[in-house]
Amino acid sequence: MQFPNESKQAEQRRVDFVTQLIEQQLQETSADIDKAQHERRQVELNFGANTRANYIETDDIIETNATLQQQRQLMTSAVSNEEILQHKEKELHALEGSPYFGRIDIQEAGENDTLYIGTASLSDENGEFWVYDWRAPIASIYYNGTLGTVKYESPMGTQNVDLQRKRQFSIRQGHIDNMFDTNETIGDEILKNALGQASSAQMKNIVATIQQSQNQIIRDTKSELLIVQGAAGSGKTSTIMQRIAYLLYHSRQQLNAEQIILFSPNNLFSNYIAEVLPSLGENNMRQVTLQTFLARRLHGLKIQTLFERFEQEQTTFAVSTQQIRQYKDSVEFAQALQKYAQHADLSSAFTDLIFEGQVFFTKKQIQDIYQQLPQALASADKFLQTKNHLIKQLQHFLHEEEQADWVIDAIDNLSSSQYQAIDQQEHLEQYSSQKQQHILARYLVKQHYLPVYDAIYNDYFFDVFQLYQHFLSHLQPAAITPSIWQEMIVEISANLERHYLQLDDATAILYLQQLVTGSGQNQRIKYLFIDEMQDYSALQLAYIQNSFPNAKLTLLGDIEQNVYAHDTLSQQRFYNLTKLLPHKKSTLITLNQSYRATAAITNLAKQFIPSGAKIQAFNRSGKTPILFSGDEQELPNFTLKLAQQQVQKQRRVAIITKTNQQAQHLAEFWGDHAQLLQEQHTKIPQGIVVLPVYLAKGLEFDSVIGYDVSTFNYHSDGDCGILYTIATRALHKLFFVCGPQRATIFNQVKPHSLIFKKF
Ligand SMILES: Nc1ncnc2c1ncn2[C@@H]1O[C@H](COP(=O)(O)OP(=O)(O)OP(=O)(O)O)[C@@H](O)[C@H]1O
Repeated sequence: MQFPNESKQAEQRRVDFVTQLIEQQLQETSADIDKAQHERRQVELNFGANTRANYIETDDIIETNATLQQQRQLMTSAVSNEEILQHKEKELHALEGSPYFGRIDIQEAGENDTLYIGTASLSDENGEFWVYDWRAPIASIYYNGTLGTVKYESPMGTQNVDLQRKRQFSIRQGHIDNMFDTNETIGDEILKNALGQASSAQMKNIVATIQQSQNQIIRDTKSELLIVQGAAGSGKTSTIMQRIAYLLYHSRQQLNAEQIILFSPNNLFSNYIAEVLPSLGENNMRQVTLQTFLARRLHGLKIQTLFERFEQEQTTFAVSTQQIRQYKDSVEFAQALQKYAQHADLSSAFTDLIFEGQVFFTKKQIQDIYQQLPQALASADKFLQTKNHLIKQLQHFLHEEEQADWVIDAIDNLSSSQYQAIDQQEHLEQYSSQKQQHILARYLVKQHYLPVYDAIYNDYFFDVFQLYQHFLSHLQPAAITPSIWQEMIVEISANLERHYLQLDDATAILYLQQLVTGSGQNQRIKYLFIDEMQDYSALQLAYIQNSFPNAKLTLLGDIEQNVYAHDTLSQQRFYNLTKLLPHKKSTLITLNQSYRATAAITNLAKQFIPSGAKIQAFNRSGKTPILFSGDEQELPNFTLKLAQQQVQKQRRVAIITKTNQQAQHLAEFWGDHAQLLQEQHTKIPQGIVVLPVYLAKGLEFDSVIGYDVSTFNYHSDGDCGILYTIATRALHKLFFVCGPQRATIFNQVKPHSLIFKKF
């Protein structure tokens, strides 16, 4: 038995051939796209001409409708043809230069086969496959299997094959840099090589070196709720990007990128990951931050951001505020809100509906409608029925209003352009003059009272803020004294007067509104991803999930990187969150292997957190981290000097502070020598950057300097998570700097895992 292409030369010849094939197909596809675009434009022109058809005769209308229908079908198929070609072009570009990264030689049912695995599949005009897509069922062998008998799932069920060889390639610009055979799942050598490289402005895909436990996450299509708890740098974000690409491939007919939404921690992060899917030949999913999601739904109000809250808590954080915050973050609070919403009596939250300064529907009228509805109805149904009653009453009123004097006057005074505008919609010529008069009256009345329709439609007769306060005033959280709780309620009113809402209240209000009115849900989204889940309160998770009721949910994060929590979030409390999520099939996957940093960095970082012992460092060598301490006055100058030394050897050096205020002060002080990294940045620039830790979440830099890690700055339990997050942003080198008094946590680290120096 002999498999072809044993030698590197033979493999290189194959790469050359495939490269040519890709170039040839790229040219053909580009020509096909031009042709398809031309065809689509022709259809568009015809479509435009046909819509200007004659509507006077009934026969013409029927004919016009039939033609329109036909044109619409032509248009849909032209657009879809163009989209298919564009997708193919993207895939070919993704293969360019590096057409594949793996090869498997298998024996299946007595037959030998050799398959090459790349980011997309490539076949020639004879149907021969030169590259298999990494997402094809058989490609899972490459990621999961060691030599010998292996299983893979295919549409026909579980298949058994004999894996006889696994070969890995590193191909750049059409040239094989490195290739070797391995028996491991994915050999260390190529992975070490990938991880040893310098940082990049944007996240890269990990398709060539996906690890077995990551593969399990990527290929999971069964779980409705998938929770990934992973150590810093364990590849959570990389894995979900691969998972999205996998899902798009797996359900190409039923799923498109528009039906997938990712909640990301901030805009800088959103930009950082924006290249991963295109590099795999796929369109990007939708991305949103919690902040934008809430703000879009609460027009006219300023919502506190996570960052603002964190900054405020650094300066003033009374015990009572802390207790309230902990309670509002808890599962109990979310459950109390859900329970309240189920049986809430909305009567007190109705308000007069005002039109042109006059009451159109009184609060009492609305209450009467509501109260006559059956008690047993669910809140949302009762609300909807109230709305329907109001619409009916409005329609009845409008009907009578058609006879009003002002309407007759208005018809008489219509300008010719107004008349034409109505005519275009209503095609008045076809009717008798009496009927025309009637249509005009109906039209004018409807136009005039359109704002009332809108007001009913948009629930302007219902004051959710009032309902929220009613809900709060009936709660008695055990850990909080009643007077403090009451003060908090009064403060919410004062905030509302100033058009301001705290983050917890904003979410609670929107969730309450959604539950009692049944509005604000998006049924189209099929997959929902939430990255950095530890930053979300129970209520926020429940609200987001309820906003996308048909979505399968993937939550990923790291309980230890709880930068925003003021206490240490217990594992148990965290998993309690899932009780709020009504998914039946849930799976929890834990990733303990950390890939990002050198072993020296990971081995130090893991000592900052209680559950650190479980984390496994990746075996990549590097220098022991150093903590420099010295004169406080000199700290900024020393830090800049250190960064400048580092930047000569490393591309990206980050100075990470605890707060934004600190980062801003330093950036001002250093002027052009360092760049303040802010949320609106689209890429991580090369050179020296300074940024607060919460903006550094999810990002990575060649060298990291944790700024001012003094006892003054880092003293509470929650600060350990912050230090852990800072340390794990580093790929190759890690430093801390502080004044004379370093934080006590550094006194507890193992000997030799951190070098202490004076500056
Ligand atoms: N299988 C892999 N092959 C190559 N590189 C990998 C692999 N898994 C992770 N990495 C690399 O490790 C680094 C960390 O990955 P990623 O950012 O996805 O981790 P994370 O768990 O989301 O981290 P964090 O929680 O710290 O933000 C990245 O540079 C990524 O490319």
